[in-house]
Amino acid sequence: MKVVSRHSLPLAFFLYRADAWIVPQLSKRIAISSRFLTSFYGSMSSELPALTFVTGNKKKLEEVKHILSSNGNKLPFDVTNQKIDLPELQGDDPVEIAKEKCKLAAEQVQGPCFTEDTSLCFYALNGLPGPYIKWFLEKCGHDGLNKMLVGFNDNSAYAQTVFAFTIGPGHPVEVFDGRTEGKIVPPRGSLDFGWDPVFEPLEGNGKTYAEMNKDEKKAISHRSRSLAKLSAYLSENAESIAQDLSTKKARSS
Ligand SMILES: O=P(O)(O)OP(=O)(O)OP(=O)(O)OC[C@H]1O[C@@H](n2cnc3c(O)ncnc32)[C@H](O)[C@@H]1O
Ligand SMILES: [Mg+2]
Repeated sequence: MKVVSRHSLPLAFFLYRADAWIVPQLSKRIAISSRFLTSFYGSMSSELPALTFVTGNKKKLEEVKHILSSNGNKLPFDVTNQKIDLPELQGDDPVEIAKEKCKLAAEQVQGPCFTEDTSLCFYALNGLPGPYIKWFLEKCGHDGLNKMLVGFNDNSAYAQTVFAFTIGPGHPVEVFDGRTEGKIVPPRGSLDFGWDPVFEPLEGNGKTYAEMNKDEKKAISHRSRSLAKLSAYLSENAESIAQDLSTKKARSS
């Protein structure tokens, strides 16, 4: 015997109506979203808005390209590069320095851009050289960096990169901090990039950055960690950023 519950008829009617309502609503949403993406991203496959990475340092650029070329780090925008030696700002707050650097870069490129500022901070020296590392390295070299810690029992340090992003001059700047803990050691490995030979990360199995290959450094580096946060921000906010850029473009034309 077939049992038909007293709810079956209303339920069937509800499902029929729901189907009639939900399907058109869903297709309407899909149409809106694809119209949105097409209008802001052009043909989806090309014409993504381009962001400019501004740096005067070719080794940084190499690492950023390498990090962005790996699968998990794809950005929803094209990235171009401009080699501009921005003035080295002073101050002991890496976040403020990174923000100011990005504002200066935006003035130069007159468009959406990102920059990064990198510090090497010694715990025994309350964070110095920090953002001044470029000058300490240039004037004192790898041995000098080690000698600065003679007399202290503590050679621990951290490497820090702060990426900063803005959609253009006069717009807010977002910052993203990435750090790697380690210690300062006598130089070992390739002399290719800055203070890499004297920084031995805690997660590096006893190698200095300079003794690692590109992938080993990428897996634990201050730069990768900061860039991962920038990538996540850009992915989460892709639609609104594209919309702001489009509005800005329309206003200026
Ligand atoms: O144009 P920008 O991007 O400012 O490039 P820069 O070389 O001036 O870079 P910073 O102002 O951030 O100064 C950081 C210093 O630390 C060095 N450096 C940056 N990242 C490094 C890394 O991952 N390993 C070793 N040295 C690094 C770099 O060569 C500089 O001497
Ligand atoms: Mg600099």
